[in-house]
Amino acid sequence: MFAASRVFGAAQRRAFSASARDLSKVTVLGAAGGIGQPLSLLLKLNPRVTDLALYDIRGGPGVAADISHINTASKVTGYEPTPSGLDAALKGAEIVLIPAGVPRKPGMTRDDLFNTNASIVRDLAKAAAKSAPDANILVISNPVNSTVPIVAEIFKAAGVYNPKRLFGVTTLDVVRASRFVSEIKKTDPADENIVVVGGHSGVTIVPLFSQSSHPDLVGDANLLKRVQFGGDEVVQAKDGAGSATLSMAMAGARFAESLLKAKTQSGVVEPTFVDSPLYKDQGIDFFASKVELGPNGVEKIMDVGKITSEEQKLLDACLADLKKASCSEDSLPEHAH
Ligand SMILES: NC(=O)c1ccc[n+]([C@@H]2O[C@H](COP(=O)([O-])OP(=O)(O)OC[C@H]3O[C@@H](n4cnc5c(N)ncnc54)[C@H](O)[C@@H]3O)[C@@H](O)[C@H]2O)c1
Ligand SMILES: O=C(O)C[C@H](O)C(=O)O
Repeated sequence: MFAASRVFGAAQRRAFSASARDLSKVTVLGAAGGIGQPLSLLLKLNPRVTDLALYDIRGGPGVAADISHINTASKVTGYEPTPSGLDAALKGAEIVLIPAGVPRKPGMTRDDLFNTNASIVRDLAKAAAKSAPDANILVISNPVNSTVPIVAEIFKAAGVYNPKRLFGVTTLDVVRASRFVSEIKKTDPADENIVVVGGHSGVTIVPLFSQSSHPDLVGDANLLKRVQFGGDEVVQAKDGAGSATLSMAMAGARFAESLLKAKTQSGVVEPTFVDSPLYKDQGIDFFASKVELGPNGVEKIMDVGKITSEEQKLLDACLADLKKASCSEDSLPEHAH
């Protein structure tokens, strides 16, 4: 029989069950979706998660009932799509993951999702600001480059904004770049951890191969295209059935695990899209770079580091695009506020 403990290892699971497990409530908003369901499954298998709250506008309780039968120690609760259900799902959450929203269809850009997803993220952010003001908010919903600033604005308006607790999940870009490199170099994917900076759309996705063990890959146009447009590759292949879900669920679960691990371990570093000082002088408030995580969320934001002239050109294009996005945020449609 498949034992869930074999996924995380019985020894690791026992280590958590033996020690006084501090409570780690993780909430998924959009838990019944293409990302939400596998993400919730992976969180259920994570021994650091003690309480898993699953909320969606349809199907939350069903997914929770299913996942609750998995033989790991965490408590799983599904919540009804009501204001009180949302409040209860959020109350006491240490981490709130937000994959709620619609995905792309072929021919669409992530920005084409803005009008629909901005409202969804705005309303969920309002609820989180009220019911989980101190939680780490992990935004998955696209367009991440714009939905993260919306969450910031909502938390600021509620007087509870903490920039150290707000993350745009760009981990899938790191996962993709690392796997693509291991395929080219025929290395163990576990040995590849490519740094990807910028944002999460097209030219804002900037992999830094010069900082990997394969600097010769700087200038590999096909590899760069696959990393910057990996999302489009999946949208095309799914042919109208949506966008990346399973690989995103893994990436989201990896980032949540890093945050939980960082509560007790130092040196946990992940590239992520945060409220960053790096390019504020250029009018760019949010940027993905390597961030050291800790018990307070963002402990240290690292700068881009030494890059080649070719990578600088990619970064310049990224910054120009992010600046355009931040200018358009200044004129956000009313409903996005
Ligand atoms: N950050 C990334 O790297 C990344 C990767 C893949 C997908 N995405 C984005 O994630 C989002 C979700 O993608 P998906 O494939 O899971 O879509 P999906 O349509 O399969 O699932 C979305 C879920 O959100 C739920 N939902 C909608 N409005 C809600 C609300 N107000 N409250 C709670 N739940 C609500 C829906 O009922 C659905 O279950 C999309 O915006 C997609 O573009 C981001
Ligand atoms: O490409 C998409 O629309 C989904 C996501 O942002 C991805 O990178 O897979």
